[in-house]
Amino acid sequence: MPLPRIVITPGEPAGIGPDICLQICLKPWPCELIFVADPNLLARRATELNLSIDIQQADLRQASSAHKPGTMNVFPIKLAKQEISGLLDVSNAAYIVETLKAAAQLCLDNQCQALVTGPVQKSVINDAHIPFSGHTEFLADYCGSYPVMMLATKTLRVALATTHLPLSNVSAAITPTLLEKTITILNHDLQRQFAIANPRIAVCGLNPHAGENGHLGNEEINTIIPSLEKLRLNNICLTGPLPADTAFTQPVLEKHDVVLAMYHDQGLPTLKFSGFGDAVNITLGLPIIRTSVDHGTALDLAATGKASASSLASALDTAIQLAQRSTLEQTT
Ligand SMILES: NC(=O)c1ccc[n+]([C@@H]2O[C@H](COP(=O)([O-])OP(=O)(O)OC[C@H]3O[C@@H](n4cnc5c(N)ncnc54)[C@H](O)[C@@H]3O)[C@@H](O)[C@H]2O)c1
Ligand SMILES: N[C@H](C(=O)O)[C@H](O)COP(=O)(O)O
Repeated sequence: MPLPRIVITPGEPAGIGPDICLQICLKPWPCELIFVADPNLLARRATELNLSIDIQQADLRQASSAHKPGTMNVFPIKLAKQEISGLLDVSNAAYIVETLKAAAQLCLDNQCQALVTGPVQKSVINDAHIPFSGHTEFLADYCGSYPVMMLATKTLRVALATTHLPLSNVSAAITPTLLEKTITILNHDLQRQFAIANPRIAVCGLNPHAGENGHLGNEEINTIIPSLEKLRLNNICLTGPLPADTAFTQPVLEKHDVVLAMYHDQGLPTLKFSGFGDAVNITLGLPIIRTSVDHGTALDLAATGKASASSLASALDTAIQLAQRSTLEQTT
């Protein structure tokens, strides 16, 4: 099987993305790594961190070869303005978006087999008047598909019905169409990408105690229960709606492959409590493989040498596994 070629975007240039990308280049990997970034930024950060890395221009015409520790292959895109570690600069927002588009395109063109993203600061991109709610939504728009965000540790998977949405908009967003699309993609991609034959999906309610039979909210009775009943007719294995406060207890988790939360902060605090620093963010529903770190830009740690690259390493491990499974599927 050819070695996968994985494209990585370091994300916000003032954050820890460049630091953790440099760190993972020190290790061997069973894939080729291509970084879409400004090579001068990476060279400056390597100097600040006192890391010796040979930064070269990527050559995508050659067959892929295993990553050599201490090297970094870069698909170059120039920053608009030299970064200052730890300090956001709106002038570089368009650069961040350009790196994402170029990296996604390399995957769509089949030149790379998976995309791994470093952290971006959503606010600075919006401050530059570029609407951006997250990589998940951006990549779905770019690829013309519907995304499902799922984060995973070694022991827990949590998917989200709604992603980067103000809390006041969540109830209206939970519609039968949204639940049917989300659950169908979740079921399909857990089968296809994760080789789980019949995924067992625990679905949270929206309200306290899943609405307490309509006494604490009606979204369960009006929308969630009928949607789950309809989806069960397609042989999707669904439990719920479960009260979210006990959906993450051991007896429930051991009977399920994934928990579907209705909104970002219903699902992710538990996931990050269980494994912040080693978890992986995976976008389902895309025509490309995309994984990401579980943390943000940590501006306070940029260029200090204190940023941990463990989540990026987990995201890369997952991307390699998913790319290998996909290649195997295509060749058999
Ligand atoms: N994948 C992504 O692009 C992604 C993910 C989460 C948050 N964000 C964005 O990042 C920005 C900052 O978010 P935040 O402050 O809520 O979260 P954060 O993850 O940047 O920081 C939370 C805390 O964790 C620490 N931390 C984060 N990553 C670390 C690492 N690798 N090693 C050691 N310590 C680490 C930080 O120093 C901070 O104390 C926001 O704009 C947010 O939207 C982006
Ligand atoms: N919701 C993610 C988290 O909390 O880790 C994070 O904001 C990144 O999302 P994107 O991958 O869509 O940028």
